[in-house]
Amino acid sequence: MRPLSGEACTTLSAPCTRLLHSAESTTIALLANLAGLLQPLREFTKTKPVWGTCAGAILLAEAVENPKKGGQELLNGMTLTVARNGWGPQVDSFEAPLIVEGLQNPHNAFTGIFIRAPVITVINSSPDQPPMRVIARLPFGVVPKTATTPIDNEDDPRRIVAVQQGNHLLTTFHPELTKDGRFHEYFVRMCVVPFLSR
Ligand SMILES: NC(=O)CC[C@H](N)C(=O)O
Repeated sequence: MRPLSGEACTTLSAPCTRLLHSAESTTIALLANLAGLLQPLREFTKTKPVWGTCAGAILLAEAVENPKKGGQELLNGMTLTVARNGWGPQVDSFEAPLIVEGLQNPHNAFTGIFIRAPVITVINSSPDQPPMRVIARLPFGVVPKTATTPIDNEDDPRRIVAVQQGNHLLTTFHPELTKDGRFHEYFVRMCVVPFLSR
């Protein structure tokens, strides 16, 4: 996997997979656009495995609430909507123990680090798209108080923090900031290997 910021050309044909890392989605989109990489990235995302974490999760969505003034570009890789900075500003960042379906040792909680994280507000399942597989939800006890309306419903999409759709993986938190490699292993096993074996 190579980070987008390391890309020096306008063709993305060489690597077979891509990690959209965290930072600031508006800046990543702006720089990708200036470098002529936005359209190649969209094409890449249409067929190849991509994992977006936090800001990368915003890029991977099809729609964003609370975008930058004037709007921001997305890659439209997964049929869901996210609210940017949906749990509040930097000072409301938090950690949460996550039980994640499909990880190795699933009963060992994965530490989710949420830094000015996006919140999933709508999951659009469509028969033309691969099914959405929800793999992690925030436990009720740690839903931040900054939620605009109370979250008391099991199925509230705002509790969803990790989801896979076909060969795309989206995490609203930062697995890359921990020493726990289980999400990396999950991405390779569930998104990359099936793609390479087709
Ligand atoms: N930690 C992060 O990646 C923050 C994401 C940031 N809120 C954005 O809009 O992109």
